[in-house]
Amino acid sequence: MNATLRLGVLISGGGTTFLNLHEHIQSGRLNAEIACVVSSRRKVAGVTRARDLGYPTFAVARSKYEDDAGFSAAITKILSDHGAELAVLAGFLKIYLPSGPFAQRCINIHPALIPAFCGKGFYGNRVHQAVWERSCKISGCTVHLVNEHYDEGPIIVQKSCTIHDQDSPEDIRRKVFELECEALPEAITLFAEDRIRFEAGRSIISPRS
Ligand SMILES: Nc1nc2c(c(=O)[nH]1)N[C@@H](CN(C=O)c1ccc(C(=O)N[C@@H](CCC(=O)O)C(=O)O)cc1)CN2
Ligand SMILES: NCC(=O)N[C@@H]1O[C@H](COP(=O)([O-])[O-])[C@@H](O)[C@H]1O
Repeated sequence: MNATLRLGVLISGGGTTFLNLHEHIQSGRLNAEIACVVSSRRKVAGVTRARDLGYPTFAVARSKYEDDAGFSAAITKILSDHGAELAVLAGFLKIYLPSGPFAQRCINIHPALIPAFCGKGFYGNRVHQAVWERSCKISGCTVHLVNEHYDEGPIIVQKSCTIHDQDSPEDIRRKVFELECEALPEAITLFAEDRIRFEAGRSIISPRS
């Protein structure tokens, strides 16, 4: 049995993905605990939800720092001070540069099938709107390791869904979010069970022993 993995969860908005992790942990479907929550915005529903649930919750504004490095260092300190072992970007909308213990232990969930519809400007409903405008027949979500660029780290888990011609961007969002709710706990479990390593920019996943 692996020890419970301590997560540092980074958010910027409603915290729906954070809540999904909380629910997975509470129901025993995910062997992890939330060590702290860090938000890039102070007045968002995610902060209220995290505080109401009793998690140590912090707001760190990008505007208070000169560059991404300073901003990221402030976040890394909070994560380290709370004993986080894996940083999880869960709807986090700023560049975070993982360093120290988080250099290869920071993941992001993106609501599209990377390398499509990703990078700067692609976040939240903008992604689903763009997928709809191209009349894509499939979409999905991607969990990847975080490197210094938006959405470019090695892919860890992807899940896809069919899009029907009558689906609206909101329908796509709903379908993709359902996939996200499974994909992120799955990826976290790979870290918790020590079944993932990174080599030459690729992820290598070993089967459950
Ligand atoms: N170093 C990394 N940082 C972040 C990554 C990453 O892969 N490497 N992923 C993003 C999450 N992301 C999508 O998954 C994403 C988030 C936001 C943006 C974006 O264009 N942001 C806007 C600012 C929006 C705002 O503050 O309201 C911008 O940069 O102008 C793109 C992709 C998290 N960080
Ligand atoms: N590019 C990153 C991105 O678009 N992330 C999206 O934000 C959602 C959570 O937002 P919320 O915390 O506002 O509910 C995540 O589930 C993901 O789809």
